[in-house]
Amino acid sequence: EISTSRYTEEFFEVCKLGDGEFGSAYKCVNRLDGCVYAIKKSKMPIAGSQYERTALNEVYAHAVLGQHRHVVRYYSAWAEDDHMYIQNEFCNGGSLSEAMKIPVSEHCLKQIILQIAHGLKYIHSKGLVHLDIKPGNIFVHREESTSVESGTESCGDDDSDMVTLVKYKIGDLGHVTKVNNPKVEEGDCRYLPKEILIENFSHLYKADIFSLGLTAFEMGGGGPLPKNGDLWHSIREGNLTFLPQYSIELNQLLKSMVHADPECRPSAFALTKSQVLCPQATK
Ligand SMILES: Cn1cc(CCO)c2c3c(c(-c4ccccc4Cl)cc21)C(=O)NC3=O
Repeated sequence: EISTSRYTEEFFEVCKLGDGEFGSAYKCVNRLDGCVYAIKKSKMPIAGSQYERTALNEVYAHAVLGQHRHVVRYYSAWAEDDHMYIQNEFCNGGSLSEAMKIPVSEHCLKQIILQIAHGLKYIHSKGLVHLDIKPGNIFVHREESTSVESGTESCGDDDSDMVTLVKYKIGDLGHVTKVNNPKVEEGDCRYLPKEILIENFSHLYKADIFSLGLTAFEMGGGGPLPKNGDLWHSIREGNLTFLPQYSIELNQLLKSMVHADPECRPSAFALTKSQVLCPQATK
């Protein structure tokens, strides 16, 4: 009988979302539940190759990580006609690499750092590290909600009753590895700290903090980031240009996140409690 394809049987392909070394991602509607998903289709990796390890890493990581509001949710993965498919939550706002074209406000930059720090705190709490945090792997999801649901006050007439909540989510778990016996597959060198490139894996959690720091610095207009050379080394010696459109305290926080000494960088947990990111009413 003609070989049936789960992809075409179960999904309607709306449009291509993008290409990468990872393969191609598509926006799809599931014919049964009517929901929209992002499905990545990639060539079946050669057995025993690094690509196979990366592909398996990704599915294992999603299985362990389950569900978190700041990690892109995984639904299913399967293999057919020499391709691998992974079905993930669709985030409707693009990735931060598209959002980078316009410099973000201080509030927005703090939200990105705070929300991704919550996602990293969750990943790190499972003894895992992401190792490829960068604008292209952070997806934006905007959802309308009535002010009642979101707990904000409304001024009565219903259409102003809607508020738009912006959520940032960590995606692409292809480089995730365990902290204790890591098989490090390096991510994008523009966002990696020096210690990883000299194969010092003693502070892997803090490598994600470094990458989040440079991601935020770039979103704040500090980029484009070098892949190598003198500027690459200068940044890793702790020289981050001051971003004048942001407060001194936010600039200092970014500097601490990309500190040359990983032990001087704040943990994901510390970031979620940072007075700079979520100023608590003074007690
Ligand atoms: C290129 N591209 C664009 C998007 C939509 C952003 O508004 C996208 C998504 C994903 C992925 C993705 C990344 C890595 C692995 C698997 C997937 Cl489905 C890629 C995506 C993903 O997992 N969820 C997405 O929304």
